[in-house]
Formats: sequence, structure tokens, C-alpha cells
Amino acid sequence: MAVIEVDEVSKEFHTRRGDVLALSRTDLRIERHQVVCVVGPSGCGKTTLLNLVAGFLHPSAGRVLVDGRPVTGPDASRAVVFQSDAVFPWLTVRGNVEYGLRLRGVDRATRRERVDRYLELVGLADFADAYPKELSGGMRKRVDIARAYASGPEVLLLDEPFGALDIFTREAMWLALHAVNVAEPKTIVFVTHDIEEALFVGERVIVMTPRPARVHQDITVPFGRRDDLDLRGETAFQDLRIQISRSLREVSA
Ligand SMILES: Nc1ncnc2c1ncn2[C@@H]1O[C@H](COP(=O)(O)OP(=O)(O)OP(=O)(O)O)[C@@H](O)[C@H]1O
Repeated sequence: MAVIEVDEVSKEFHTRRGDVLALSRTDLRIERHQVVCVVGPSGCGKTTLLNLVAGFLHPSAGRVLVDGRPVTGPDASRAVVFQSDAVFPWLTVRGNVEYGLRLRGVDRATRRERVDRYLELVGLADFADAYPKELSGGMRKRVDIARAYASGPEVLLLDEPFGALDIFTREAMWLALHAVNVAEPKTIVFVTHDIEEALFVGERVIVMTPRPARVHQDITVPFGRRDDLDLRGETAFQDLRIQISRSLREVSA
């Protein structure tokens, strides 16, 4: 069964300046444990699509299903990571990562075990007792990723999660995300402006049209290994990068 089904979904916003149609009869089907990156012209409706899957927004028409059930609001089966850090400055790294588990009443021993596991996977095992102000931007992002995984979701929704990081930190985050996802695969929808990021992270890259966003192109990324940044130097990778860049230019023209 597909984990995520976006079925003829339209989304219209009613604003003081008039109505904005962000999505129009958009269809997208994402299989279990697929990592799908979404690229598209600025303002086309990518975040809107993600927010509909998260349950923060409701479709004006059509349906969004996760595991066959209509999404009616946010819930713990779908974790969201945004561009800006969502860490609480008054909690330690451990406190941040276990926050959702605590809210759900998970016992202390299980919390400790889960937090340790994810801090290890994102490379923050030595920083459990640090406060966010003692961490770099990349490390805070690792906290966000660890927290998202620790809450035990089926689906991870990432909205330009690494957009504010410098390129070296961003590359390190691609590898960190890959390592966590190998250990514990999730269905991932990852919105980005960066074509290289989309190709390195995604098994599929969806190119959206300008607003109202629809799927313009659905590209299967054929590279198996995601643990070597040199992948980007390969001809097949660069050919796909050029193809997607061209596709974005065409669709924006
Ligand atoms: N809550 C809202 N109220 C009114 N209009 C909105 C709202 N959210 C989004 N929009 C409009 O919907 C359109 C799509 O916005 P969205 O943020 O989904 O695009 P995007 O592709 O994620 O943009 P970007 O790439 O610049 O981040 C835009 O025209 C935006 O102004």
C-alpha cells in the first residue's frame, strides 16, 4: 500500500488581496519508505503540499491519505522538520530529543534508550547534556532530526531543513540523514531548492509546475549509494542535475 496518496488535491487560500490557488487537482503517490524530494519554482506550492500531508492545512478539494486513512490533522505518525531550528533553548539536547516522548507519557528508561540511540545515529552522543546555545547551527539541526526520529513517526516531512546551513554543514547533514534513515527507514518527503541536494538525498525527485503546483516531472534517481559525496562528480549525476535544471527553467518560462 502507498503510504502517502495525494488524490486530486486543490488548495485555495482566501486573502484580503484575493484568492490564491496554490494546488490544483494535484496527484502524487509515495510508496512506503521512499525518500522523495520536491523541487519547483519559488512560491509554487511546495510548502502547501507538505502542510497538507502534515495535516496543518486541509484540502479545498480532493483527499490526502496516509496508509489509506484521510489526514484530518497533525499527529505523531508524521513528524515535520522546518528550515528554522525548532529546538527549545531552555532544554538540553536530551530534553529536546525526548520532548515528544515525554508528552506521550513514555517511561523514563524507554526515553533514555531511544534518545541515546538517535543521538548516537546523528553524531551527538557526547552532547546530550549541552544546551542549544552551545551548539552550532548544524548540530541544532541534528537535534531536530533526532527529535523527529525519536518521536517514532512513519512519515518524515522536511521543508528545506538544511536551507539555512552553509554548504559543508549541509553536505554533512545529507550524510547524517542517510545514516539515520538506513538504520530506521521512513517515508520521507523533502522540499528543497537545491537540485544537488534533491538528487543526493532523494530516490525520486518531483519537479512541480509554477503555482498552482502540479507534478511536472517525476524522476527516479538511479544511484544506490548515498554515503559518498563524490557521487556528485559522476557523469550520470551531473546529467540528471542538468536535466532537472532544464526542466525547472522550461516549466518556469
Ligand atoms: N496561509 C496562507 N495564506 C494565504 N496564502 C498562502 C498561505 N500559504 C501559502 N500561500 C500562498 O500560496 C502560494 C504557495 O505558497 P508555498 O509557500 O506553498 O510555496 P513554496 O513553493 O513552498 O514557496 P517557496 O519555494 O518560496 O518556499 C504562494 O502564492 C503563497 O503566497
